[in-house]
Amino acid sequence: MSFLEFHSLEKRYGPVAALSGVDLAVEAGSRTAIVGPSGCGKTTLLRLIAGFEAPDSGRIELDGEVLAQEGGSVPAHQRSIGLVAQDGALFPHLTIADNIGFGINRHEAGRDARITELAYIVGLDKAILKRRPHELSGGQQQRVALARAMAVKPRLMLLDEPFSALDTGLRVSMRKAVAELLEAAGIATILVTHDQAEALSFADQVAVMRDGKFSQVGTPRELYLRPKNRMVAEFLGDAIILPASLRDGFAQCTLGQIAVETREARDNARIMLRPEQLLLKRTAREGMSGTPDMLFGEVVELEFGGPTCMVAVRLLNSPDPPDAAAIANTPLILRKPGMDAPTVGEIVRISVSGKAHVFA
Ligand SMILES: Nc1ncnc2c1ncn2[C@@H]1O[C@H](COP(=O)(O)OP(=O)(O)OP(=O)(O)O)[C@@H](O)[C@H]1O
Repeated sequence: MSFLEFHSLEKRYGPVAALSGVDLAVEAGSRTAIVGPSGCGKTTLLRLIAGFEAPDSGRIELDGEVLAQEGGSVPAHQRSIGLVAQDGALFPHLTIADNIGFGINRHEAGRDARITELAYIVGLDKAILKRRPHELSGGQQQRVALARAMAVKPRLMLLDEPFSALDTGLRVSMRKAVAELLEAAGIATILVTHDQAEALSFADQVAVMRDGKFSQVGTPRELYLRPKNRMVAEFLGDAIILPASLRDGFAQCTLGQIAVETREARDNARIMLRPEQLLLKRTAREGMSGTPDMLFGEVVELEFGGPTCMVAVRLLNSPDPPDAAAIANTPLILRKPGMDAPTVGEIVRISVSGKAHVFA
């Protein structure tokens, strides 16, 4: 039995099925990210785990204790679950010290020392404990919210897009700091986010949600490299999806023969490559003649983005001519390091590294 389990959770709001049959297992001390488009049910799921709402049907168990099932539910304040919301949701009229200590009994011995310790743990200077939330930066407010959630010694931490209001640099460093902090404290965590890169880098387990259900649950690597379907593939990053026929461990497609993990034989298959698997080598136009088994393209668009550029490449030849016309009209979209990105009009030789993933 896992630390946290949901079984067939369902929740409706009038005609809207916010959750329609959700199952998940979360191991003790692990980090799970739930990712999915707006309105797919992520926040609803967190609210059910926290105990702010009850499921219509299904069961939630934490550490062997049933928190919710038909006919009864443990109240939120008795669950020992911490929640950090998107905007931090601090109490504006309370000092930072009282925000952090909100869940600690006023008369408890050592309360002040515990507040100072929590501030230290989340990397806040104790000089700010006397201030009020509006006197803090967004990043500091999020740290206060985290310290407040940790004050109740939670068994489980729920993070609802807690980094989304922060700018990119701070977001990455906060995410790393929070992951390390919760790991050191051995607290299992569920992070809800829109951001696929955040989900992949934060979690040991990622669940992709759509229309109130999980489309796929697995390790970040599994989901990124072996997505179950196109939706999961495209939600987690850029994907090049091509028709192919499979034989003897290879896929024959517009890009030539590409190794795949399966030895099954099948026509009308679909394969997926991540754009970073396509390697580009600049070449002269004359270099294309007399090399029919090599693949060439022309750079038709370049979007400079600093460290990484978007490069659109139109195929100029293909070992699989029937598809070539179609793909020539839809350039391959790749991301390449900005420093040596080719320019528009340049000819490149394209090769593929690694294996393609085959959709079932
Ligand atoms: N209290 C409510 N009353 C009515 N409908 C609701 C309520 N809460 C959520 N919903 C609906 O349930 C569905 C799931 O909402 P939820 O907030 O869980 O999505 P989400 O994935 O968290 O979205 P976002 O990423 O935009 O926050 C949506 O269609 C939403 O409109």
